[in-house]
Amino acid sequence: MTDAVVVGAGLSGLVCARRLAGAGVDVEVLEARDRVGGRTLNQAIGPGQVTELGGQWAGPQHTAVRRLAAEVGVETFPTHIAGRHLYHHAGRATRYRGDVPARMPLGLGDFRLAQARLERLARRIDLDDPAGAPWARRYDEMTVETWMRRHMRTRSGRSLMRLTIKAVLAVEPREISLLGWLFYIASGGGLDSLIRTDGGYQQDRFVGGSQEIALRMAADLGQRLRLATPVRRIEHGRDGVRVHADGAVVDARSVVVAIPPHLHPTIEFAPGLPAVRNQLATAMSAGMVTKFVAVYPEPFWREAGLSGHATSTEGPISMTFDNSPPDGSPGALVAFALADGARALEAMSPADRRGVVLDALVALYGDRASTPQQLHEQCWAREQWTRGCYVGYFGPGGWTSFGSALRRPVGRIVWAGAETATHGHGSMDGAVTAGERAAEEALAALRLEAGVRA
Ligand SMILES: Cc1cc2nc3c(=O)[nH]c(=O)nc-3n(C[C@H](O)[C@H](O)[C@H](O)COP(=O)(O)OP(=O)(O)OC[C@H]3O[C@@H](n4cnc5c(N)ncnc54)[C@H](O)[C@@H]3O)c2cc1C
Repeated sequence: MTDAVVVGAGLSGLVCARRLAGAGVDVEVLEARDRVGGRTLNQAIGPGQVTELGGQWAGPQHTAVRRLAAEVGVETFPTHIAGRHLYHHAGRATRYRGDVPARMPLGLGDFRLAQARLERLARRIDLDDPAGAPWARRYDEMTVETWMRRHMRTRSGRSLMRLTIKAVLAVEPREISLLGWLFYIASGGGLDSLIRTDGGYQQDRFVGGSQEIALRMAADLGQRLRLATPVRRIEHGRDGVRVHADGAVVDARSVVVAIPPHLHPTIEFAPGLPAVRNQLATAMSAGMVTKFVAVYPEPFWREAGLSGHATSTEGPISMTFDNSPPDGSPGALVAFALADGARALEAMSPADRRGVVLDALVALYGDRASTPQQLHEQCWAREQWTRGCYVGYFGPGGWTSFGSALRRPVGRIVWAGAETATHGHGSMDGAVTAGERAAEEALAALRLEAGVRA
């Protein structure tokens, strides 16, 4: 019998396994895919050059993932953001500097007032127990859309807030409760921190791509990691756990489940999980993102004084960034289709989808954008072992009904994953801290048991 099994080799599961192995615990990691990294995924775009199709940015506040990257020898570099940004709204693309477009004073004022109000409310959130306050239920019953209609006066201000929520969470404001949005704002250290590049979430990228961090942890784990081994059933009881996966059955003292909660129903638990835990998994949904990366011989937009960052209220592409490697060669633009935008694209044929994405890039960056050397596409909701991104979230009522069960272990089962993080919830940093917390919980239980046996 081994000490611990970790289900899932995303950042969270790998960090957990690394921590357990470092503490001298026998650990095995079972991963469904034939690769590690989960929601981080590198894409080669030239000899020795990569860009990312999944999670990629880290801000200065993301100290855990930065520390981990340094430990495994992965460096950071600043996101290219020099130049003017573009805001595409009402049929026009206008240039701006700063975090949000200033070309619509009324709308911007409305947005800033709403932001101040949201941040004031978010400061009241207890990150360990967002649903615990007596007022939480009132905010959990209301969608962000309803709140915006009540508290924001201008259409352009609401449009900007809608875009912000989509950019940050890949959901429409009608899909998430006000409490959920406040929790996310609090967990991210404020709205500015979530949307900014300099000093915010988008400040830096990882040299060699963010997946490199997972690849290096996996190399260290060696034989303790098995790929292409999806876990199907977990039997758990007083004496231990038996984890059934394709091609493997592992007996262990404890199991850490490091997959997103909305995937928990894909595993059969015997005996079944407590009712609230079961319902939590079905109450949690995931956002919808399709990421496109267009690759050009050079980042031609920089010559025109553009940063490559654009936000748009028009069409299915909501945002772009310069996603070139550190030396700017080749040039890469990443374009995000988010929530309804991503769903609209999914209804099209691959050729039509490509046409729509290139038209959107041409509307922002001109004719040179029409002929990329490569165009990569990654729809995370189509992925069997992810089924939605960036992160799992509760719809209205979810936090107050199920939030308290999110991290609570069930017997020998411990829960990890970015969705269980308090700070940096849903980010790579959150995945790392959640993996560390889960490892501490598993270790404490193992030590207690060893003490009892001794
Ligand atoms: C497009 C996109 C952009 C993002 N941008 C950013 C960003 O810029 N910055 C940032 O910080 N975060 C970003 N994120 C979020 C970040 O990538 C994730 O929060 C983080 O990587 C999640 O790690 P995790 O280990 O918790 O989960 P995952 O990475 O989802 O890992 C779970 C693992 O479990 C495996 N698995 C699933 N089911 C089973 C099973 N039954 N048996 C065995 N294995 C199983 C999966 O294959 C996967 O490898 C982004 C995500 C996406 C998709």
